[in-house]
Amino acid sequence: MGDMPAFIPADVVEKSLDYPTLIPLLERALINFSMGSEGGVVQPVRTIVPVAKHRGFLGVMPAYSAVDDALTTKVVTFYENKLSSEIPSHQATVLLFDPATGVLKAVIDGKVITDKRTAAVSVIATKLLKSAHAEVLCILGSGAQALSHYHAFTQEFLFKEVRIWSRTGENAKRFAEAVGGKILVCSTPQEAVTGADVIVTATMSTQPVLFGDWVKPGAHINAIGACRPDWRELDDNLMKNCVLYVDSKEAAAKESGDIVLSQVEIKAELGELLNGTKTALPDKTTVFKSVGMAIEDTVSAKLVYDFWTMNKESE
Ligand SMILES: NC(=O)c1ccc[n+]([C@@H]2O[C@H](COP(=O)([O-])OP(=O)(O)OC[C@H]3O[C@@H](n4cnc5c(N)ncnc54)[C@H](O)[C@@H]3O)[C@@H](O)[C@H]2O)c1
Ligand SMILES: O=C(O)[C@@H]1CCCCN1
Repeated sequence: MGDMPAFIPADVVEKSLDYPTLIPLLERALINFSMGSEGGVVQPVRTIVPVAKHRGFLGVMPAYSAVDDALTTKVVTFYENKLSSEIPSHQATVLLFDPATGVLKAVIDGKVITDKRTAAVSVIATKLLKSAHAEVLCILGSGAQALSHYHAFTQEFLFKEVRIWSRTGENAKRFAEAVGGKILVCSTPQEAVTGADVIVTATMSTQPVLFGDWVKPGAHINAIGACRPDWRELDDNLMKNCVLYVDSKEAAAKESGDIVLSQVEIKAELGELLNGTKTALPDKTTVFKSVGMAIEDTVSAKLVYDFWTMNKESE
């Protein structure tokens, strides 16, 4: 019998993932992914099992990166109706295997990985697609993704103003108090969005929360929610008047209601912008529609495992 797999909890994951390390790693993973078989990434579109009785979903997200020689699968659940405020709407575990033998090496908390790698990929998109003079950041939503995006964006960019709107005003106020930074709490999404240069939509909404009429021409939007083919965060007006970028064309065309229902053409994957085969158009109104990719979890989990291996004596 070999060694038991390591169990790596959320607090260790938190310590091992910082944005300056994560961002270049994810840029490389996005490039490798968009290079097809040449990039050495094997990543099928995830399997989603609806748990209709409880308005929940189970997702299974496997990937292998030949360049990193890393093999993982994330198992993620997400629930529309939270029965308890103590239980997050999204919960995840990443299993990391030894690619040479198939042995399970580690069971890693996947919640922090999901929160941080998603925000890091939005930073990558924003660096490529925001206008040169972007000053105002607006976040719609006040949950886990809103929080990781707030931290990543305020670390990686210098915005003059940060605004937040949340469906429940109290939650937006709590968010602002918790982060402690200078942040303007808005009472309507339109107020929050008007004049914003960079917008993050990070809600569990199934109907549009962001309307093209409100959006400043040339703004960049990171659309993080609406990961089911019949869910929306952005209206048709916005979708039809933007230049649209995604993480994975194949997954976005299957999973994103904003794309499936508006039938808007995808301009490019982030990996194609990063490797120079397609051009970013930062002067246009741009949307990065993020659905989330397993390979992002793979490279993040490897970083966590390497950190854990180096520090395990002191943990
Ligand atoms: N693209 C990715 O890689 C990726 C990764 C993880 C999560 N997500 C998605 O991001 C979104 C946010 O996830 P989270 O972990 O922050 O969830 P969360 O439950 O922590 O937060 C959800 C937020 O959405 C708000 N909300 C819920 N219903 C709403 C509605 N009808 N209108 C407006 N706001 C509403 C809630 O008040 C809360 O502020 C979800 O759709 C999730 O599936 C995407
Ligand atoms: O990429 C992810 O991890 C998430 C899982 C839940 C649905 C949205 N995307």
